[in-house]
Amino acid sequence: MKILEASQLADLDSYSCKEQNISSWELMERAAGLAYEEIKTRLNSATQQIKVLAGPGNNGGDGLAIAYFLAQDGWDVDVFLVNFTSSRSPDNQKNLVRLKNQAKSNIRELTEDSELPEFTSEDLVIDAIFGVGLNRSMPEFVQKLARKHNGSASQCICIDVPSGMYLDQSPGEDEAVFQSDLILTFQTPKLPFYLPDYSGVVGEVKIIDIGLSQKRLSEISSELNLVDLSLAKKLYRPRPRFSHKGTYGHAVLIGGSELMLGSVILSSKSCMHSGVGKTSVLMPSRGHSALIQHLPEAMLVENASEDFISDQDLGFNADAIGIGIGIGTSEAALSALGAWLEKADCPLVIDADALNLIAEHITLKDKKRLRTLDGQVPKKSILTPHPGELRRLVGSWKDDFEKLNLIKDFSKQFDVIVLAKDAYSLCVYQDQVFVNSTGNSGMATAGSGDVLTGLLTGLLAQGYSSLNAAVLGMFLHGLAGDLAAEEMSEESLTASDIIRYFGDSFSKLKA
Ligand SMILES: NC(=O)C1=CN([C@@H]2O[C@H](COP(=O)(O)OP(=O)(O)OC[C@H]3O[C@@H](n4cnc5c(N)ncnc54)[C@H](O)[C@@H]3O)[C@@H](O)[C@H]2O)[C@H](O)CC1
Ligand SMILES: [K+]
Repeated sequence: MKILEASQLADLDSYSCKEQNISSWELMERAAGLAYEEIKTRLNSATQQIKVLAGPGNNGGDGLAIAYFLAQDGWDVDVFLVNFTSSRSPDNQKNLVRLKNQAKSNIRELTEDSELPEFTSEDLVIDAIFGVGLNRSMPEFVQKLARKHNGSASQCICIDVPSGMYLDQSPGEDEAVFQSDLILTFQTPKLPFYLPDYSGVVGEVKIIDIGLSQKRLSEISSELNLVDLSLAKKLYRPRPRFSHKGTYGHAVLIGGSELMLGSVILSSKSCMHSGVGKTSVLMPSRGHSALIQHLPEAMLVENASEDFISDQDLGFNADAIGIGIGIGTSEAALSALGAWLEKADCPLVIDADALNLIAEHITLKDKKRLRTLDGQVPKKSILTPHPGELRRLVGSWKDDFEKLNLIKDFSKQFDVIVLAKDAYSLCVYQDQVFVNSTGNSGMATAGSGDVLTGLLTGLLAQGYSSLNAAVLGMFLHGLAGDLAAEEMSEESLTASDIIRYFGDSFSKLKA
């Protein structure tokens, strides 16, 4: 699903009005009507107090229409006109006149000189002060209102976006944003819903299809996408009936060190469950018998060292290699990693300590091998850093938007795909950004990343392009975690459980 910027949304709005031969007011009426239908299902008792906060723009226009529908259906509504300017958008003005003529709700004006209303646990607040038009700090009294609301026990439904949220920047340290329980957003998801900087204000998100032009939507080029089931289905390649294990590639997992042998076993198991033809494992030899016990389907590559990975020749051509899981940061691991980066002639999935070693040696100019990623890591490899590893790779950022730009620059500089793991992971290739919609906090558990690496390596080996493997793998991994958590709760979820739900996860792609 495309994620659009404010200017693209405005273009889509006006195009849709022309295409459907409707006025902007009729579109607003449709959007507000659909939002009202959703709000109605959430109203819990006749005694609920509804407070609509309406700004003077089109977001406020939505709010005034919703207030009208609520009052029409007999709900008790207090409307606060948040008047930080004396002008009003024409559609807002039209809705205000209609609301006044209806004479069923209490309408009060709020300006910077007004006493601000109280909010109690009985209140349902509908926030329609600013939508996607916010382009500078909210006026001080509106911020005070937001802080007062956020400090109360009232419920809040935000229309389109929480007021105070920007689509293209994080809020300043002192800037208030309305905390939402529910966001009813129109037509397309908005990027900040998925970024940690806004995590404190984003509740449940419901995307309302308001019937904007599908033709225009498909024409608008968007480098930002939310990865949902329909996008994942497009990436998935069904298996041909006439096929054999050679059809699905040979993956190699290289990982483990003296005390971290389980990680590579987990990763290999995940790879084997990804649909791959064969999985070979290069790991410290003290782990060999454990691997065969846990995963008899895997094949072992001889390894000279008991405790560290080596650069032992494979003796066959690998279709994809996953490297780094549990290797540690010893000299032995560094030297083996350097050798693998140099000799691998297939794309790699690079994770964990391999990322730390790379990050460390990007800047150490005197070291020969890992001096820089450029020309060393095969192009189109997938790097899967968690936030700490990411910081080591790309440097620090002041907010999520700067982080995104740093990742894009890094991806362009080294021609690699960066899958930045987070609550909503971001998969970035050059200027293209894919935001994952699956996953849950139960997956913040040891081994979860190892499972992802195995899955991505398996998909790569099957012939998915690097970007498609990364995007599809990210989605499937999160979906398996969601399905597992549904059955067993987020708390008790382990990384092995995620693998057990790969099957159900793949089935969703075929449904
Ligand atoms: N996307 C859709 O399909 C539809 C969206 N609708 C709603 O319209 C708003 C966007 O409305 P817009 O009038 O463009 O912007 P806002 O209401 O968010 O803001 C009003 C106005 O205020 C000015 N402004 C911006 N920042 C500040 C500031 N800090 N202080 C003072 N003034 C400010 C700026 O000029 C804005 O234009 C969208 O979110 C939806 O809710 C339609 O109803 C239907 C279709
Ligand atoms: K709003």
